[in-house]
Amino acid sequence: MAEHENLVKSSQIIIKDALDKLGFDEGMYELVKEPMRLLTVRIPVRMDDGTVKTFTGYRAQHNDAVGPTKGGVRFHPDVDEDEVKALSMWMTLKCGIVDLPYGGGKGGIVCDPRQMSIHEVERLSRGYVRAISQIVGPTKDIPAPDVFTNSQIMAWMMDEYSKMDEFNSPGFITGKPIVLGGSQGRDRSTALGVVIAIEEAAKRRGKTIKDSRVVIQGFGNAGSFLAKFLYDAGAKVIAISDAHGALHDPNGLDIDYLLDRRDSFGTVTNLFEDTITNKELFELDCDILVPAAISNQITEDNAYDIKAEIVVEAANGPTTMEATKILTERGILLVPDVLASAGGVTVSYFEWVQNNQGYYWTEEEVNEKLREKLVRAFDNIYSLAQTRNIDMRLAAYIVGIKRTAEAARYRGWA
Ligand SMILES: NC(=O)C1=CN([C@@H]2O[C@H](COP(=O)(O)OP(=O)(O)OC[C@H]3O[C@@H](n4cnc5c(N)ncnc54)[C@H](O)[C@@H]3O)[C@@H](O)[C@H]2O)C=CC1
Ligand SMILES: O=C(O)CCC(=O)C(=O)O
Repeated sequence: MAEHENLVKSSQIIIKDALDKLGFDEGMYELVKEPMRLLTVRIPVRMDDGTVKTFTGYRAQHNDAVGPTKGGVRFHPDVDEDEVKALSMWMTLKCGIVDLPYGGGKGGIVCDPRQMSIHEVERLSRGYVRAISQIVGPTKDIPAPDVFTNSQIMAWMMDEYSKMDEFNSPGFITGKPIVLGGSQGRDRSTALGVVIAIEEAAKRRGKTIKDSRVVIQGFGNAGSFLAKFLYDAGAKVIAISDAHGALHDPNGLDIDYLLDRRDSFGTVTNLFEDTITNKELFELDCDILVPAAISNQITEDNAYDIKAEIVVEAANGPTTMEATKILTERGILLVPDVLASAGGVTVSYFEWVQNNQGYYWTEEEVNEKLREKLVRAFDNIYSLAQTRNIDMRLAAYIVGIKRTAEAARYRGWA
């Protein structure tokens, strides 16, 4: 099986189950089982040494029955067509769960920005926007940051689009720097959403964040802000990791120190000799485990070794379908990605609303609105899982796909 084929296949199985439970027919499943549009582009980039290198990029638009599509752009060597397709399907579910007027989209470029100069990354970012320009735009499909992309890259992409559009178009993309129309709180929003999901999950298990032992895989945008929030709330963050390895201290790591030392790609463990592997990280004795890096990390091979009582997915697709079953049977409360990581797109929506109205909110207003949406979404999904005796992922898919399916039916698409 191609590296990410399982992500699409398992999502299709759960979407089918969710549609059956909602009473939709086979025609609806045929409509939503794949993205409606997938564009593959080849982007020639002049490298600093004068040669031209051609990169492959994708933009998938899952379904725009509800409204324009929305979702991040990932720069990573492992990006492939299946990964982008699955990620766009999950964006539809996230937007449905937190009730945003969007369908799901996602993009990616096969590249390793850690090996490129900043000028090469800028030329690649601008080239990508030119290549996908016909299918994106503030009322069509709105990109945002994801793995190894950040506010600077969003700024270059916005600038390139604005030049082509001949207007200043801040609503083309979200996750921008504040001075270019970015929203207060967007940089921390994915992590804050995960904190809210952890608080709600802990409450259901009679626990609190304070004094909990937490393990986090990934120390980038999602993982590092999350570690900081939890550390400040009195949790013991006993392990964190990046692509090179993991740091573990059963007495709790000094997160402020690690934040000072990490680089812009969320790498810090390379500065230490005493490390463990990402595989060992998942088996550590802890109360709360948060995968916040890449997909396919909790599988049949390690699901029985997980000691945490609560697993909250900040990353997209970190747990396979088989592992979801094992964790649920073992009584572990698993909060799925499409709910736990919806804070980022929620504040991206707030950013787009602020861009459209040209009036900007304070960080307190943004965070309050974010909390309201996520607590409501958690309550809905948790209650559905309890009343129907199903796992949280299936419950989240039922809530997430319902609005797109209803909108598609009204439009006469299925
Ligand atoms: N940035 C956002 O707003 C959102 C991000 N997410 C998801 O959260 C996850 C992390 O994204 P960001 O923090 O934004 O990315 P980032 O690029 O800021 O950080 C990625 C982190 O993952 C680590 N990593 C990369 N490859 C790895 C590997 N093979 N093994 C272990 N660690 C590895 C990196 O070292 C880094 O610490 C992704 O799954 C992303 O899709 C989900 C919702 C929104
Ligand atoms: O902020 C956004 O629009 C999208 C965030 C994203 O890509 C994700 O939730 O996976």
